Parts: sequence; C-alpha cells; structure tokens
Amino acid sequence: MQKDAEGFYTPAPAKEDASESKTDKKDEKPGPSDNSDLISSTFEVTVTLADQQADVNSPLYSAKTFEELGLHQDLLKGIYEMGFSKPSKIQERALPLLLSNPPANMIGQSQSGTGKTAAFVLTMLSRIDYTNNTTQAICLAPSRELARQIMTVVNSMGKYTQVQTEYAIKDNLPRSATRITAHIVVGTPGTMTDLMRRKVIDVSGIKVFVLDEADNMLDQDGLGDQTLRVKNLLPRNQVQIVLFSATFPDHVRAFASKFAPNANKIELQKEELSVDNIRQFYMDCRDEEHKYDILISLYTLLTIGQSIIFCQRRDTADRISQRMTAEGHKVASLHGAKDAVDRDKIIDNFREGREKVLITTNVIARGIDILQVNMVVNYDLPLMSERGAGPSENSPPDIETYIHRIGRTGRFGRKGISINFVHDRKTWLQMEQIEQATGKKIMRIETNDLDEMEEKMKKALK
Ligand SMILES: Nc1ncnc2c1ncn2[C@@H]1O[C@H](COP(=O)(O)OP(=O)(O)OP(=O)(O)O)[C@@H](O)[C@H]1O
Repeated sequence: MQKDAEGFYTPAPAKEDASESKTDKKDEKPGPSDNSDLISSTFEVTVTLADQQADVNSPLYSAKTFEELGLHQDLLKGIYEMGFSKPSKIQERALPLLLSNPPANMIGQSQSGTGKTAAFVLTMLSRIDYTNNTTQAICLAPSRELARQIMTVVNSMGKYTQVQTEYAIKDNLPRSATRITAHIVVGTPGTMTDLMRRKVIDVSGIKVFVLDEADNMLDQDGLGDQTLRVKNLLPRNQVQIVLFSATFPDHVRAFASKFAPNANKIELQKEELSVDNIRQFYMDCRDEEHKYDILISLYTLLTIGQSIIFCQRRDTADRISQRMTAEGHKVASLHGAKDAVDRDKIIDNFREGREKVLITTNVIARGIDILQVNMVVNYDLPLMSERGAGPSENSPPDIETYIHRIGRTGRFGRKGISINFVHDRKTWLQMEQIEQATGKKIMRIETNDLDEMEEKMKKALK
C-alpha cells in the first residue's frame, strides 16, 4: 500500500504508457515570438509581465537572455515559440548550474508559478544524445495530472529536437509492452518502479533523474518510499539528480541533501515562500452548512475566470459538487478515487475552459498550471496527516500544502485571490498559524455583504 498525494492509502499502481514525440527541424534563427500562445495574454497582462521581468526584486527577473544560458538553437526555437522572451530568476540561476559539466546535482527552490518546469525540462532535453534510442532521463511527479502537464512542456520545448517521450502513469501502456525506447519518461513513482523492475525501461543509460515537487516526493509520509525505490534501481554514480519545489520543509531538507549529494542549492527565505500577487482572504462562516451557502453565494465570482475549490476529503468534494449540480450550478469534481480516463477528461475540460469551477482535493494542489485560474477557495483548510491515518480536525495546518494550493492562481506574475473558509475557533486558529508561518496577511471579508465581497475581490484582481 502507498499513500497518494491526497494522503489516502491506495494499492500500488499498475502499468501504462502513451507517447508523444517531435520532429520537423526548421532553420530560421530563433528569437522571441510576438504572438505567444502560452502566455496568451491581453495587452495588460503582457505589459505587467514585462514590468515584473524588469524588476530586480521580482522572482520573474533576469539579467540574462535565454541565448546567454547556453541552450541549443533547437531548444531556443521551442522556448520562443512558447512565447517566453526572457528567463525568470530561477531559470537564469539554475540553468547554468544544471548544464555545466561534469553534471552536478541540484536542489532548487522557487515560488509557485515562477518557471521551475522549464529549468528541469531544458536540462533533460539538453543532456540527451538523440542518436541513441534509449531512455536517458526520467522525471517523477506526484500526480498523473502533473506528469501529463510536464510532458506537454517537454514536447513543446523539444519540438525542434528529435525527442521521443513516454509516460509512466497508470493505465497508459498495455500490460504486454516489453520495452520502452523513449529518451524521456515522465510519470508517477509506482508505475515508474513497475516498468523498471519488469525491465520495460532499460535503466542503464539514464543520465538525469528529476523530481518535481521534490519535498512531497521525498516525504516519508508521502511518496518517499516509492521514490527511493526508483532511485535504488538506477545505475550508481552516473545520474544527475535534480530536485525542484516551491517548498522544502526542514524535515525533508536533510533527506534531500542525502538523496542528491553535493548538490548546488538555490533556496528561498521563509518570508519569500509565497508570491505577493496572490491576495489572501478569509470568510468567517457560522458552521459547515454556512460554508456551503457562502460557496453558492460566491458562484458568480467563481466563474468570472476559473476557480479551484479545495476540500480535505474526496467525499466532501463529491458531495458539494453533486449538491451544486442538483441546484443548477455547473461544476466538475476531481480526486484520486476516479478512474484514469475520467481524471484525464476532467482536467482537460478544466484546462481548456469548458468547466470553470473545479472541486477537488490535494491531488492537484501541486504543480498544476492553468493561467486562467484567478481564484482558489480553501473550503477546508489543509491539515497535516497523522502517521498512518488522515488528518483529524485537531491536526495542525499543513503549511506547505497551503502554499501550493494558493499557488494554483497568480501564475507567472498574474493576479489571483485565495479565500479560506473558517467556521469555528479551531479552524480560525489553524488559519492564524498559516498566517504566521507564511508571514502574509490574510484579510477578512464579511460573509453578509456580497457587494463588499465583490468589490474587494474585483479590486484584488485589477
Ligand atoms: N521565461 C518565461 N517567460 C514566460 N512565461 C514563462 C517563463 N517560464 C515559465 N513561464 C510560464 O509560467 C507558468 C508557470 O511556470 P511553471 O508551471 O514552470 O511554474 P512552477 O515554478 O513549476 O510552479 P509550481 O511550483 O506551482 O509547480 C507556465 O505557464 C509557464 O509556461
């Protein structure tokens, strides 16, 4: 049994696979493109981004260009086609260390939505010998949704290379698959272990091992055991280990340093953990039922852009979404008990804007990058799991999960709002602990003044 990202124990995953690959070399000289799809921003957002990338204190700032980071022309073309014009701080600082020879391990920390994915994806793509059809880089993430998202980035950035890719996520490869030859395999740890053990993945040529959301992947209360199993199956002394996350709590930091020995480290101070462009609010609800009423009264605001509502438990997510649907609201729900096909469909619908409100659990608290999400609601505050069981109402708040949850909005300099529901003294104190730990003020919004609420929120998003 293993614990998944939501903190539930589940049977070890089975197999899978799917793939995407790239081709088509073109010869034009790469350069920043004018009409970005990925940034797909209004003029206003583009101007704000440019301002922030020029502000020395912003995590989006860089003194350098992508050309100066020593990337191959083929990768520059992919990057510019994605609409990136300048590196962010973490990209500027991490990439030269990641690409230097001999390869050195890396423990990299940077706030949510500041471009860590590009740093590790470009490392994998840079280290591959494309004449050799064997697996050379693997990347693990805590959820299938995040693994799929990372793969999209690999294939976009690698569009002008010959990269071949494969998934190691549940129900993707047929059980009969005997050998993967893809250069890069991205997946979740249970399935990756299974494919390695059955020698479907030949580990002998692996040069890069990336853990996204590394603190979660290494946590003994999370996916730590499984991640260690993958590492133990890799050849010794030839693999560059690359760990990235927005958070590295103290109890994981020491283990991370052992897991990735002699690593270059890029660290954040406690007060830098969450970005300033996410405005945080709370609403004082009378009781559980009042939380539901307030959510309903927020519905119009939730659908101005897109919103994610986080619950602690799967059954709460199901219950709220069924009730809202029955009352005529359009919402989707996603959690780890749904089957793989449904999960993919639900997140894709949300990503493409066909659904505007997603009710979910911690399964997508980390990494998911959907630029249009401008509101996150903590219907239940995230709480620490007790060893061997889920959280109880007396558990302390889970600060890291809180930071990741609210980081689903406010991506790469955009504005976002988070709203916490508190409904009794315990939850109020838990929220206060979060406020202290993150050093960021959480402002009250009256629950009985919808106009004030709307005005405050619209102002926060301006
Ligand atoms: N240099 C850049 N220029 C413009 N946009 C960028 C740049 N780098 C990354 N982005 C965009 O910023 C968004 C956030 O990046 P990414 O998902 O890598 O963040 P992250 O640091 O991994 O966040 P999290 O901690 O939540 O996983 C993405 O939409 C990505 O395409």
